[in-house]
Amino acid sequence: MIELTALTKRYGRTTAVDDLTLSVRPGHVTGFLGPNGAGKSTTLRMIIGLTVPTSGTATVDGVPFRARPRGLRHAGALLDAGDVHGGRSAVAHLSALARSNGIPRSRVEEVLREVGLSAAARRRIGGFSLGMRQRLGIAAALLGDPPVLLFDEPFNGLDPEGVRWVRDLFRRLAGEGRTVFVSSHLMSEMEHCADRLVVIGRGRLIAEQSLAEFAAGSTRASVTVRTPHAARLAAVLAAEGADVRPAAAGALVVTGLTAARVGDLALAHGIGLHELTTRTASLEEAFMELTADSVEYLAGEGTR
Ligand SMILES: Nc1ncnc2c1ncn2[C@@H]1O[C@H](COP(=O)(O)OP(=O)(O)OP(=O)(O)O)[C@@H](O)[C@H]1O
Repeated sequence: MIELTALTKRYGRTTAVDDLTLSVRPGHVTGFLGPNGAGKSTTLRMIIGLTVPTSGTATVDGVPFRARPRGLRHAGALLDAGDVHGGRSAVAHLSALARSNGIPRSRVEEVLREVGLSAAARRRIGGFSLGMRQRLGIAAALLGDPPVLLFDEPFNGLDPEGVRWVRDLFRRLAGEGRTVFVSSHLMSEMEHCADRLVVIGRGRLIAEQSLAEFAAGSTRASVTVRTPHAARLAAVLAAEGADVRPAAAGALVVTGLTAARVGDLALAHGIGLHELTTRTASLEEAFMELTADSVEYLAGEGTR
């Protein structure tokens, strides 16, 4: 269990993490979502004791992580896969971590096998691809067989097979009763593996709920309708209180009415339809809508 209480981090005038209070429970994969610069990495670094909070607390199973002498047995983290000594081999890197955390040497071969790096175990890390570095970072997180695991953007650099493997791994770890907290700025990466979500923007908590609650609460359906008499139909639908917007190739996108009602109204006014489709907003769209106010840099900003 990870518990954050009024956790805050300021860098000069920038508040990277702003009064964050939440808990991340065992037995779940919890997605930690937010746009670039939302404060995800800073939060994860405070949980693992690499960054000191300005105020507030972060505990792992009731204790601040830095108070644990053999930390890797309590929490494992993949924070920055590039942050390893390139001249070392994977075995040497993991062996050093095992030694300083009182972890048996036999775990090194075990985790290398688990992440599929056994064949590359004695090669220099400097020659590893980004995907291999991610796998090595995951091996390091798993080394101490900890009950709490943190992963910062673990899908970066992975091919589709790697993405599937990581998702399955996270679900298995949660199934074993561990706390699995995974940051990402893409909902699409999370919707197939997380069952709970924490969403932040500009350092503040925006949502903390199950994926099912998020999906139920924020996906709006719209109806796409196509007719040679778009202007007439638009007027009919607007009179019924619908929001009607023109879309590509002469179509109308209607919200506030069901497809059945749109069809019935068109028939009642003698307007022939060439298309009538219901479309549910994707979770990615819902997430973008939720965090729109906290996006740090908008594409095209300043060019208008
Ligand atoms: N060491 C630092 N010194 C100054 N500002 C920092 C430092 N670390 C982070 N920040 C700022 O704090 C804010 C949050 O950054 P953070 O890296 O935690 O966000 P993030 O959600 O992980 O973003 P990303 O998805 O881009 O990694 C940003 O505005 C960032 O510029």
